[in-house]
Amino acid sequence: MAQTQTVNPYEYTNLGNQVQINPYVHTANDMFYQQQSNFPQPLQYHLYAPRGPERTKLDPHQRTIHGLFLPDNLREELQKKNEATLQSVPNIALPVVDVYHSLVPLDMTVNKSSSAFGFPSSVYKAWSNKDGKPYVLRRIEGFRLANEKHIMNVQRWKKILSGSIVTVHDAFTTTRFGDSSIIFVYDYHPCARTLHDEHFGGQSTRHLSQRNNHHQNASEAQIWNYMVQISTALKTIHAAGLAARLIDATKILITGKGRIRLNACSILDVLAPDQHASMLEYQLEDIHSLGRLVLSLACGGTGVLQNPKKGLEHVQRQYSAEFRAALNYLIVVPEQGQMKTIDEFISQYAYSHFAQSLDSAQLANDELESHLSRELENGRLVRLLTKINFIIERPEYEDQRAWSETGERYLLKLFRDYVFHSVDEHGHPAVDMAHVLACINKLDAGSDEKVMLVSRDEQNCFVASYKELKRHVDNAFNELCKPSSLALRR
Ligand SMILES: Nc1ncnc2c1ncn2[C@@H]1O[C@H](COP(=O)(O)OP(=O)(O)OP(=O)(O)O)[C@@H](O)[C@H]1O
Repeated sequence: MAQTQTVNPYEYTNLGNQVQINPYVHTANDMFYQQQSNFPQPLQYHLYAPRGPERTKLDPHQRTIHGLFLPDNLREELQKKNEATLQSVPNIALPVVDVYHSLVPLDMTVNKSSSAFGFPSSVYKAWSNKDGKPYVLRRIEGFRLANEKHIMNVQRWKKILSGSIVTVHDAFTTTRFGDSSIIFVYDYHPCARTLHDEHFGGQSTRHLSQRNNHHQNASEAQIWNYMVQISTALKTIHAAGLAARLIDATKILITGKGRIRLNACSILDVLAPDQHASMLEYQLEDIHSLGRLVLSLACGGTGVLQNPKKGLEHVQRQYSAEFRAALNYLIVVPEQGQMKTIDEFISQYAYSHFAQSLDSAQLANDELESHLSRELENGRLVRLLTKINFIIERPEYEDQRAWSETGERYLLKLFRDYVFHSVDEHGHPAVDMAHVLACINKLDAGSDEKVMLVSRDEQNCFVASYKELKRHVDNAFNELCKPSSLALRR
């Protein structure tokens, strides 16, 4: 049997005369076709050392290295999301459907439940070859579309944009799975968990993206936060003349800390349109479904819906009067001729919690913006370093072998040595991030401060200001970017 050679991409130049692999070569297809053959290497979360004991009472001019980058937990969360987005499953026989390929099942349930839609359903992550982005496909298995008109109901959903709703993109029928299925296409939210898995637990290991079995009962503040977001979603949906028709803990996604979104919208409008009820009745049913969800969350499971009276007694004992009044409004069926609306619920019962939610969203936004502005600084430095690396030690430019070693480019090479290859008085490498950042920032700002650059053989010494060095970088980079004079001559 042929042996598979394991190659470390970082050592590919050491392969001598054997297979030459260049992992950095990109083909035009890479954007659309992720590699299916093997799992990606797990990301090395430890690459940045974790925060050590905090040094308190730093002087105003002192900063720790961690202060220059994203906080560890945010970085790790974003990396996990990237990893989940790129995750693929090798040797899995799933078809290409319409423009979607590289399907990865997100729902690993063996016995598929039909309770939500009346048909078993499966959920896949897939890549679109139209725009190269990941999407979620929800396949309703064994469904035959009786009337083409019904699938048009999705068009109205496509126009709905809300932070509390998973955006609907498309719906189409397919026989690519060997049966007649209908596919609904949604935004993909990496590492999303359902509200059911988070708070009712028990089955969370079913899903690829959810490896822990931890779940916890929701607190009153958390339930208010959910109520605010779901009523915001319902307000948008009802204002568009539609109804959610499915407010269920398994169909609400948690996509970030305290952030939830209504999932699987539009499906029942295609599968079961106009079931002898008016839109107003469906909208009223949305309000009652929200009430049932709140009751289940307050009592820690959907079992309470078998005996709501007992559940309400529990709420009476454990929850505030304000909470009980809101739940009462949602759950109690109005008398004949009376109507309830989500707007009325918001203005009469949830108003103060909307203000609170808005405030905490603003605070979270401020925090993210400050992290973003810090990363912007880092992005600026990376761009400058990239430019420098395009220039220094370039083996050849326009037939000139020594281009990068002569003139002002030579100074840039010495500057690179000064920034990265300094040694201390014992000859040990000076690995000092603060020195690197200070130098690159001064270069970017073009400061008048001067720096002494010494040749590697220590025979020559140059003094240049950061301002001059910055000009050298710009000149050399512009030279690289100009249309090739060789090409013009040919
Ligand atoms: N839009 C989405 N983005 C990211 N992940 C999603 C999305 N929709 C669903 N998922 C993932 O797929 C999993 C399965 O979703 P599904 O709606 O089938 O939930 P379920 O709990 O399995 O419900 P059911 O019991 O009806 O099958 C979810 O737990 C979630 O991790």
